[in-house]
Amino acid sequence: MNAIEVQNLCHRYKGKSVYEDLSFSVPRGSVCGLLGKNGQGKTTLVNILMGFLKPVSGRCLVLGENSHNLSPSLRKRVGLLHEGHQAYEFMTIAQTETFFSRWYPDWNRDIFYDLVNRMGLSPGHKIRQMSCGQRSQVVLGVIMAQNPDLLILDDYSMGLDAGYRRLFLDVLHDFVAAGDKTVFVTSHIVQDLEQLVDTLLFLDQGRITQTPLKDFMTSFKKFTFTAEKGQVLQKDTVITGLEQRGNRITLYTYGEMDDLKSHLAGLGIRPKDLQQSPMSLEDGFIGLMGKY
Ligand SMILES: Nc1ncnc2c1ncn2[C@@H]1O[C@H](COP(=O)(O)OP(=O)(O)OP(=O)(O)O)[C@@H](O)[C@H]1O
Repeated sequence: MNAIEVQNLCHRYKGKSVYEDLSFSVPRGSVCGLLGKNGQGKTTLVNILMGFLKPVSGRCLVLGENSHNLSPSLRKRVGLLHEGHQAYEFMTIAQTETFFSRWYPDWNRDIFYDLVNRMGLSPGHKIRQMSCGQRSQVVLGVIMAQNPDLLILDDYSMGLDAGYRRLFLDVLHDFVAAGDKTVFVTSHIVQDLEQLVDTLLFLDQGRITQTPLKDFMTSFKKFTFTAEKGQVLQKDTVITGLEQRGNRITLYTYGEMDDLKSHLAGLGIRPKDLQQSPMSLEDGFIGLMGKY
């Protein structure tokens, strides 16, 4: 069964299209990363999935229920971290835990305090008197303590330092390993997703491409070489992405080395020191989507 199923989704803001015909599914038990440049519609999609926004047309099922009519009992099974997450500023850490624990049948107090105690703040500390990253840690504690079946994280990284992000990745890893849990995550820190997701969704100009992470990281490739002075390359059917700094070229392609060599020869390019280089997910993201 799919945790999320989106069919022929169309959404516009005041006539301006975000997507016209989006379809994809997220199987239960998978960790799916939604990647897209700023303004491509990631948060809009999360808002539609949670029923906060009604799409122009199309069908979205979340844990089997229609997204714009989710029952309260189903909502309890979905942990949502919204972009720019909010905490009740007037509460203390302990009050936050007590308040939220009442709403969720599977609430796990230990998970909350395990994440929050790392800050070294007392339970009586007010949210108002915390830094942005510390508030994020409290909010993540609240979400993980819900022990949801489906976790939707819209840019969880806000304000978190590298150490806490790593820690949170460990927590997410254990969360998924423990059972039939699904994670749907967006992040601007693309390299984090490389350690976490098994499936990628690339959202670009209203179109979505779905691929297993492993397949993407092996089939998409990064090459580097030095071009002759004054030569300028362009993207084409073989060259999916390109970065050029002076004569130094970084090129992305689904082709093999031999395909690329003959393609470059056909373009009259004589590459010096052509080699395949290790590609991170962030490289691949830029290679596929471009910078701007
Ligand atoms: N309430 C709104 N009214 C009108 N346009 C909107 C509204 N919310 C978002 N948009 C537009 O819809 C598009 C998608 O926005 P959205 O916030 O979903 O993108 P995103 O992929 O989450 O971006 P980011 O990575 O910057 O967070 C953008 O062009 C944005 O300007």
